Amino acid sequence: MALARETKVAIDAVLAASRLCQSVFKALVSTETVIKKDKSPVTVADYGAQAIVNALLNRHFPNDPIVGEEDSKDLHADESLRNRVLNLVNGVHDQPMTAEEMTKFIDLGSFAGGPMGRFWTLDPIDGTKGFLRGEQFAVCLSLVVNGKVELGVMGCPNLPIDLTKPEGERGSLFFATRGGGAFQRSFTSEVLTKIKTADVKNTSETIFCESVEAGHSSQSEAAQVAHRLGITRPSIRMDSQCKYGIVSRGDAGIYLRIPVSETYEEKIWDHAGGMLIVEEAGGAITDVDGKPLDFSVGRTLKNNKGIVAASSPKIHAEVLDAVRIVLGKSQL
Ligand SMILES: Nc1ncnc2c1ncn2[C@@H]1O[C@H](COP(=O)(O)O)[C@@H](OP(=O)(O)O)[C@H]1O
Ligand SMILES: [Mg+2]
Ligand SMILES: [Mg+2]
Ligand SMILES: [Mg+2]
Repeated sequence: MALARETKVAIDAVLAASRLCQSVFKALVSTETVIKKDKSPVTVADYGAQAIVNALLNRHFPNDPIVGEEDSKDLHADESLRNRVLNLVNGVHDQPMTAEEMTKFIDLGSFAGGPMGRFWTLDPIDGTKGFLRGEQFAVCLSLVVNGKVELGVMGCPNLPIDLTKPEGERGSLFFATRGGGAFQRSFTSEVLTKIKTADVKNTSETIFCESVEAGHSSQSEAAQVAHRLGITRPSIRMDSQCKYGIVSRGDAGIYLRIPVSETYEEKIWDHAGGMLIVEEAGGAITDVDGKPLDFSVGRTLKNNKGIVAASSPKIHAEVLDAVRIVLGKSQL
């Protein structure tokens, strides 16, 4: 299998970080939340998860740069926060590290990205707001080679293995390699299930998903798109890249992310893994202009606006037409 060693290391890292997040949630109190400049809540779990994943990547692939969401700036100014994160990390990592080593591991994530060579991209907790609410979040790690996503791994600790059995086992891990298909496994068993998107014949029979956060994706425009497609069932509102997971395994047929802000640039770590998993499961994905997502231009998807993902190329084309009409980008 291509990228077999990378896949194993990435899965182990994502599982370790996911477990760290789960243990933090149990102990999480509101005082553990730091407000970053961009006002998104960052928790000790974000830092701890990035430290663990980067330490493991650095051990196995010391030459690979990393594009990670977090940096250690706030930790330098707050010794008590730093010590809480350090205790967490040393509680799960096999080799104890010092505070200095830990902040260095976190800051390995400062790579600028770009078109050449290979690098990892990490979102230690995607869906921070979902995490804080005790809902969905994901630990997302992908490998980008010469501007193309080649491996994506996504750990979704709170996502039921079977969405129709919300009280059943939780903890879904998804991964895909380019050309190698998409798979799901639980957190507790290594048994792999090959996944594929839903066989949607007509858009009206499917269900779409979108962010919980109205500030991240326009819910009113998504509702207009759904109406044009004849969709009557309410959307699944879910935080994080778990949305890509549920499209990949057929729980939903469409994922819409319609820009609210003209200036916001989507981050590569918010989409790299999810995109590859959806494509390898049989789906299709572009931005709202129908352009492929471009991971070769740095830490953001600055050449793209929003996201349209669907269960198949045919359904994707229909959804994209509806999106373009609703956004005034094409004539009726
Ligand atoms: N104005 C905006 N538009 C779109 N996405 C945004 C946004 N502000 C923040 N985000 C991103 O939305 C991600 C969560 O996705 P979703 O809305 O699908 O749950 C956040 O990831 P983090 O939680 O890792 O910071 C953040 O990067
Ligand atoms: Mg964030
Ligand atoms: Mg994110
Ligand atoms: Mg994040």
